[in-house]
Amino acid sequence: MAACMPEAACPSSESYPFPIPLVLIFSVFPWSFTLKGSYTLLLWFFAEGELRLQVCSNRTHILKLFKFAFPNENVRCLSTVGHFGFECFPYQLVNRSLQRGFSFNILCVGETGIGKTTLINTLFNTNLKDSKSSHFHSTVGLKVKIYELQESNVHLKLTVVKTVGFGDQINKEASYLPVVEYIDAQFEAYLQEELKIKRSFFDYHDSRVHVCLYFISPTGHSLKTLDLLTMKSIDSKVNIIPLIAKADTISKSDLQKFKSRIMHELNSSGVQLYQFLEDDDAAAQANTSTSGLLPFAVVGSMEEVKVGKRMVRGRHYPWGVLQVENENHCDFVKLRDVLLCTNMEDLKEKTHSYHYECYRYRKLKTMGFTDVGPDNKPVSFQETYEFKRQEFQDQCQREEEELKQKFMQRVKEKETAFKDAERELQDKFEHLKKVQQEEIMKLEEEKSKLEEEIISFCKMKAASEAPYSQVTNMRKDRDRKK
Ligand SMILES: Nc1nc2c(ncn2[C@@H]2O[C@H](COP(=O)(O)OP(=O)(O)OP(=O)(O)O)[C@@H](O)[C@H]2O)c(=O)[nH]1
Repeated sequence: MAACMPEAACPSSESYPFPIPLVLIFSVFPWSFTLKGSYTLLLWFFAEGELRLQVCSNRTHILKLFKFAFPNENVRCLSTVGHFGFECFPYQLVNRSLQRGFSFNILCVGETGIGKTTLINTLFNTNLKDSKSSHFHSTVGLKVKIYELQESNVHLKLTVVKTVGFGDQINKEASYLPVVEYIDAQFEAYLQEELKIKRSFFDYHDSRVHVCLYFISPTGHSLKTLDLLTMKSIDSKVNIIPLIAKADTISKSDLQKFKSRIMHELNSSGVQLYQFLEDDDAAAQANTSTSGLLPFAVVGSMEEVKVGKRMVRGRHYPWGVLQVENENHCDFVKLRDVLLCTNMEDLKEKTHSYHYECYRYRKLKTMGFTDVGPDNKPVSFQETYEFKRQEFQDQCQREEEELKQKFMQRVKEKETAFKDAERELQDKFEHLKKVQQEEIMKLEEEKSKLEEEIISFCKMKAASEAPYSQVTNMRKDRDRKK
């Protein structure tokens, strides 16, 4: 490859300083189809007593050299672009990316009905089917939809996450929490995959949020507390691009004031927004004209409206047509350019190398992992693991001991309680037994008293019945004699 010569340096057949019969070996490589129809001719020849190599990649020159071999050749001559050597690397990347396809994850945060779905549809020029949300959710939720899109031969796996019921509750204090939790959960899933022994990143669906489009209500006043709170809580976790939704509802002068008020509030609250690329020339040029536009005033619409002889995407009003793709009407085109044309890869890169790194750092630190020990010497992962394992085992042992002691203590307490209860029961039993015996004795006494009374009663009865029976007997005798 080092012998390759740029096309301009390839000599014509007339200027070759050697006679053709001196050619010893020649090779013609038909790699041509990938190299825009060019051939490469390697000529090995003797000149001035040494073997030399001459490379010619210009097809016209080759054909001139071998006129005798191709007398009637009437071919279209194309000059080569000349992608040889390691300058071909970017093409490999392009081909691989085209084969694999792209993925992009967008989080849309904004109130119900603020125009999230319409804007995403307009951005990707596709009607991404989605149902409308209700205003009566008791808590904030998130709706995740994955779409497979294709434009020319570029495939895109688009994940759109939208808030549901955001700002609809009376108490909005915790409304931002589900958003924070969702972003963290995606980082956590990626970290878990990274920590696995058998990782499968090839077909892993990386759901980490690459950009958060924050939809601000077009009030014309200022930011709401919920907006500031939410942006402040997620600005270290995701790239935030603020948008003024439904910007067609604000007049041009009000819009400018509204924009500067929002930026002032965000700056004074220390909210970190996504910083557009500045080190790539083309992107930097696109981005410089963009930074002054923040927050982008956007309008979404999937409606085709006739303007003159053209059909344009816009919103039809009694006073005229608002053209979504007209930069004098709104910042939609700017947003689309920075989001999809210039900064998409950077958004993904920042997500991975900054936001995810921060999450990973924080997480591993809370788990006790560190790069350097207290003596400022590097600590290996293995050492930390061993240390943590030992610490964990010690803790387990300590807890086991504590549990055992607690158990013994409770057993003792229960035993004493049972013994006390038993004693109490025994005392009660003895007392009841005594009471019962006394009762029995009392009853026995009463019984004997009653028996005595019965006996005396019977005696009295017999005594009282004796004269009456004598009279009755005498009467019976008299009756018999008669
Ligand atoms: N004036 C104006 N109306 C818009 C704009 N974008 C969307 N709308 C309208 O606002 C309404 C709600 O739009 P959606 O895109 O469904 O809003 P959303 O935020 O996705 O709603 P949910 O998902 O239900 O929370 C629809 O009637 C849209 O036509 C805009 O830029 N300007």
